[in-house]
Amino acid sequence: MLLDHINQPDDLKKLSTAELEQLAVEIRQFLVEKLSVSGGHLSSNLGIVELTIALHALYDSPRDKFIFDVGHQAYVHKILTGRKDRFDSLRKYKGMCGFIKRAESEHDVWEAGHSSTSLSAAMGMAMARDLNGEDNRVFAVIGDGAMTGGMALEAMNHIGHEKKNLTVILNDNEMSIAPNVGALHNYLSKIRSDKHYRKAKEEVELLLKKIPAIGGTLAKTAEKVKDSLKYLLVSGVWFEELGFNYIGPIDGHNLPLLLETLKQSEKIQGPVLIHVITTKGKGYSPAELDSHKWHGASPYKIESGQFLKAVGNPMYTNVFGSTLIELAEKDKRIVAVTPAMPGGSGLMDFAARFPDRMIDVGIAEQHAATLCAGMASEGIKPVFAVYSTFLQRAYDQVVHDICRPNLNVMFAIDRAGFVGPDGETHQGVYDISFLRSLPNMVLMMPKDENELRRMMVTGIEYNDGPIAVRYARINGLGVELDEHPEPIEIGTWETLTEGDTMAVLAVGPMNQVALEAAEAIKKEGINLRVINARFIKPLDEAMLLQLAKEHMPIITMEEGAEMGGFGSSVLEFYARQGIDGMRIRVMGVQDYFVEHGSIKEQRQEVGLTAEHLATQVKSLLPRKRQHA
Ligand SMILES: Cc1ncc(C[n+]2csc(CCOP(=O)(O)OP(=O)(O)O)c2C)c(N)n1
Ligand SMILES: CC(=O)[C@@H](O)[C@H](O)COP(=O)(O)O
Ligand SMILES: [Mg+2]
Repeated sequence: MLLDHINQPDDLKKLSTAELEQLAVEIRQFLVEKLSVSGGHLSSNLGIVELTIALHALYDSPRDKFIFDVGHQAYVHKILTGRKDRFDSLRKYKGMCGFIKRAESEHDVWEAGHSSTSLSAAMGMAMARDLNGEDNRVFAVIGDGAMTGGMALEAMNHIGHEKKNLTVILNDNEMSIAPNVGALHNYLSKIRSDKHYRKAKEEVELLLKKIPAIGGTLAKTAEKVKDSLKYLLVSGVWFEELGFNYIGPIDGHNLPLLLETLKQSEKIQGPVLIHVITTKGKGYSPAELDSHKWHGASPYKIESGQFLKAVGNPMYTNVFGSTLIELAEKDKRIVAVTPAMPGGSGLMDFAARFPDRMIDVGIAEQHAATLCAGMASEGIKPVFAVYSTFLQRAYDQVVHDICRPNLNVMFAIDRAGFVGPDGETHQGVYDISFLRSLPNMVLMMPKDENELRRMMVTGIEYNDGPIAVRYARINGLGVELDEHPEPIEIGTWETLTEGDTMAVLAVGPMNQVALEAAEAIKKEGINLRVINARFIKPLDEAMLLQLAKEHMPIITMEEGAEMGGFGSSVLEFYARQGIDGMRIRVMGVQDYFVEHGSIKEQRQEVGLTAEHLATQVKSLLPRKRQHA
């Protein structure tokens, strides 16, 4: 196998084009086999095999910079840069990261996980190169989905203006995670699909060349004719108008053509955009047939394409989706908005039931947030369905367009807490900190999936401004679901066990952990009062004052950053009240980025476990009792 002899990119330079094509076959086979065991972002990587080989065969990484947007499609890059032997640990605890990771390799020059950052990074590296007097090449590989992200368009605007030498390779497979959406997508489809459109380009350019060079006003008219004809017929003109030299569309699986096109592009001064057409899932028919399902693949049987365990969204996501349908049947104000995650956010059934009330804006969280604000200002009840980590992209819009004007936007924040294999770029552990400090914001988290339903009713009925319910990327407890869930009074917590030794204020799934600990240490005569702190904001101040009155030691538990989190708000409350002498411990995620692994391993690593809680409890006991 040729792949056995590929340990560094230079090994590619010894291969003929035919051998490179054979290598592509072997890499596809490798990916399908390895990911059948590990799972991972299969379809995106199958679509970018030839492109990644071409880049490493022609250029000198890491001197020449390859920047992969999102980075979920960089497995081929990892195979070619000496990491093929690490794929058994892909996305595993302390194993190889599923995204680009600088600490893993000198060839990983730009880390991501969130989309649409590659063009800005590429421009930064190109400007640095010129300032440093270097002459290396810079390539940004960006998908058609990521190209719909606002940052990408901001960067295009700048790149096209500065005219720096860099190459953008638009990997167009018509898919985001779900089918791509938007006007840019439609434009790319037109370029991609209209044979006449593309054939005309050669004829137009031939014709334009035949117009004799003439002087005077006729020359100016001829130029205008050339430009308007070009505008009408030449593909990629939008990119050209933005200052790019557009090349394409070309077949992104045709290795000789890719090599030739890249070589030709080297002669062009200024920014180049090469538009390659690929198939997401290429080479593995189940993934080609349904690249949405195979975007984030679970382990599977290669022959049948059957996943080894039932796939689908976590239970909380499904309960969110089904409950929203119930509520929308009765409340016509309800509209769901998703930034390119209809599947992951559990909105596919909602979209089927209410096609006009499920809005996928593409990878555009900032636009999604202010779109919701605009709708809410006119009496709609928008439900912004967004992963915690991706909500970070829209922070100013949440502050400036929603909270300040106090608009009735409901946030359904999925993947709140640890997310497992996606790791540090995707952990949903900062939204408590960045939302609770916002005036007018109400923030809640359910202890189980039935309480999620109650919180959704609460959120829809609440009309006094923004309200957010956050829920985890886990399956719930399998509790019975109320057929007619009742709303919850804003700012009220729930006492789950009547202990008198110490109180544990637990957020969301931490209630289950606290109950486990309470059960375990009861036999030692320690009675924990487990309180479901289901409103992160506003706090249940009456409950906090009562605990102070009882001189009850308190431990707070949240699967979120300790810095500025729920526990901090409890400390602040007592300080603001001038109540001293409270004995309080905060348990959350310490001040560092928690890497990939399972959610269980991530909780273990930061100490969000029943065992560690029990230890914390004992450390807070009065000394005489600590050794009893
Ligand atoms: C800011 C942000 N929003 C959403 C996502 C989730 N996400 C990951 S990959 C992806 C689709 C990317 O599509 P594309 O760029 O076309 O890459 P492909 O998988 O098709 O190769 C999305 C929406 C993300 N990573 N970052
Ligand atoms: C790469 C990316 O950002 C998405 O594919 C993300 O991994 C989806 O996460 P879930 O698997 O939790 O839907
Ligand atoms: Mg795509």
